[in-house]
Amino acid sequence: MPDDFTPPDTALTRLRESVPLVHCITNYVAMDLAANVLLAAGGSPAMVHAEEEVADFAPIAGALTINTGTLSPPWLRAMEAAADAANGAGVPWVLDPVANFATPYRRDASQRLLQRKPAILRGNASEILALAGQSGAGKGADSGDTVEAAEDAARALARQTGAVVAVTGPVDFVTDDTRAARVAGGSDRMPKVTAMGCSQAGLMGGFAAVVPPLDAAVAALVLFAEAGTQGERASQGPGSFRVAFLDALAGITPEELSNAAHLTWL
Ligand SMILES: Nc1ncnc2c1ncn2[C@@H]1O[C@H](COP(=O)(O)OP(=O)(O)OP(=O)(O)O)[C@@H](O)[C@H]1O
Ligand SMILES: Cc1ncsc1CCO
Ligand SMILES: [Mg+2]
Repeated sequence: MPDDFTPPDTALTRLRESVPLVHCITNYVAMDLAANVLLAAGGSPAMVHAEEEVADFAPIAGALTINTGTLSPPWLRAMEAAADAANGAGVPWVLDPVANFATPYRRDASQRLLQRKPAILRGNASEILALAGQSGAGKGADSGDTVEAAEDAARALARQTGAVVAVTGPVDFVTDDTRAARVAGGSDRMPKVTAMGCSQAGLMGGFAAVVPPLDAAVAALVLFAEAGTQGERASQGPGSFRVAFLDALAGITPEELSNAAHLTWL
């Protein structure tokens, strides 16, 4: 573990003590789950995307999260304005470039946002490969590539942009270029529930409001791994898993996180 790293159990305690306001610009599919994930874990979400108000809202939040899932020109203008306002106010922000490999419009939009220097970049393997300029086998919002195949791309993106880069999948990979870790656990029901990744980006925002970016990304990955593991035990399929996952997020104690063996430093 790096010397100055805030472990996930401490990060969770801080999240629940401060209940940070998280400004979320996310897609129509994810809004409900992303808000409920933040509430269950210990944050205060606000879904605010009008271009007329985002620049006033981002500076009063503890963090901003931007997800391009249901992108259109007014949304993209709002995302750019919000990121600029967050940067101006020293508010950390998270980028989730959904399906950026699918169309030139999404590819260009994701690059424009990435140039605005997010503190954390989170995506599935196909999205991270595409951001690094490589072609993969993604299908719409779903990844078609392994996490291992995107690790070099993640390291290169971290080096080039200064962002902490998280690649999610059965075993997640996260790096700030100098440090790297893997997070195992969770459930194979997670990719069967839409917007789990989008919601995780929201949660990374919650943690980024209370701990540094690498520590925040790791805490969100570890909390998802543990809640997924517990949620699988208490569910019968994707529908009951979604409910059990939220219950687990709310019920997990810092002690349970410190005892869970999901995190391996490389
Ligand atoms: N097969 C799996 N086993 C365990 N955990 C998984 C599996 N697939 C995904 N996850 C977990 O699900 C969460 C979301 O990751 P995923 O890669 O599915 O995001 P995504 O493709 O961006 O999702 P979406 O776009 O639907 O929001 C992460 O915490 C990841 O670890
Ligand atoms: C299914 C879907 N389509 C656009 S965004 C989204 C949510 C998962 O990324
Ligand atoms: Mg996604």
